[in-house]
Amino acid sequence: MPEAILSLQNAEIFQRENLVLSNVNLTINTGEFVYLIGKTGSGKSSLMKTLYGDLNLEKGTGSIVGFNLNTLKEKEIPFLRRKLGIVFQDFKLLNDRNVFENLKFVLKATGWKEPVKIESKINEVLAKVGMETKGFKMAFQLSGGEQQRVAIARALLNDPDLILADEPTGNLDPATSVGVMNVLNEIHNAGKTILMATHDYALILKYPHKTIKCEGGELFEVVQQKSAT
Ligand SMILES: Nc1ncnc2c1ncn2[C@@H]1O[C@H](COP(=O)(O)OP(=O)(O)OP(=O)(O)O)[C@@H](O)[C@H]1O
Repeated sequence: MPEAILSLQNAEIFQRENLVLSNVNLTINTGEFVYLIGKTGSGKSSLMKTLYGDLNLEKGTGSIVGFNLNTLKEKEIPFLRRKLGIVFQDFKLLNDRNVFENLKFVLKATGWKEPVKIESKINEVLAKVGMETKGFKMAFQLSGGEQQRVAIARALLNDPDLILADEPTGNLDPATSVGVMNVLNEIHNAGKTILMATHDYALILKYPHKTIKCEGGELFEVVQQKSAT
């Protein structure tokens, strides 16, 4: 029996008083890789924000990584986010420090204390994204693709149950996007569940996964056409 890691039922997604998506029914099971596609302004980021507690779920029911989105309290949000790995389009690294210090900052903020364990965890996640030799580089010295790899490494630090990636290749050229996508696929193949918002159809064709579309204020599952043999 597949286990739901994320479930929204009859949900409505709002930005302030504006209804962005209605009748949202979405279930993601442990181990799935799911794309969320749709035009600019169709509501992908608003849905993501609702999932990581940046927007309240005001209508319908929702749960994610064991948290009830209907009853989520402000003080629970940091704990929810520790079980989620969040990756943004614009990387959001701290430019005043190097890669290692960027990752150490997150571990310290989430309660890690022992220097040996901190160092070994940072080396482990950097190796997963192919950045093990770049720990000493300042964030601003990295290319966009390298910054996104570090941002993915950062998302893996607390061994999250689910990765939410909002347009992770949106600022990257096509070749670099493929590199970042390879990293996400490897992480998925190693067992992680991933929900990725994108409007990069070339990537979806190259790496087919279950695809949900935001359109006209609702969500639809896109039925994949199997190529004729
Ligand atoms: N902070 C905000 N306050 C009010 N309305 C907002 C806010 N952010 C987004 N919206 C509106 O909500 C709707 C959905 O926007 P959203 O950012 O979720 O779309 P998107 O599909 O992620 O677009 P993009 O691909 O450009 O990121 C749009 O009409 C947008 O104008």
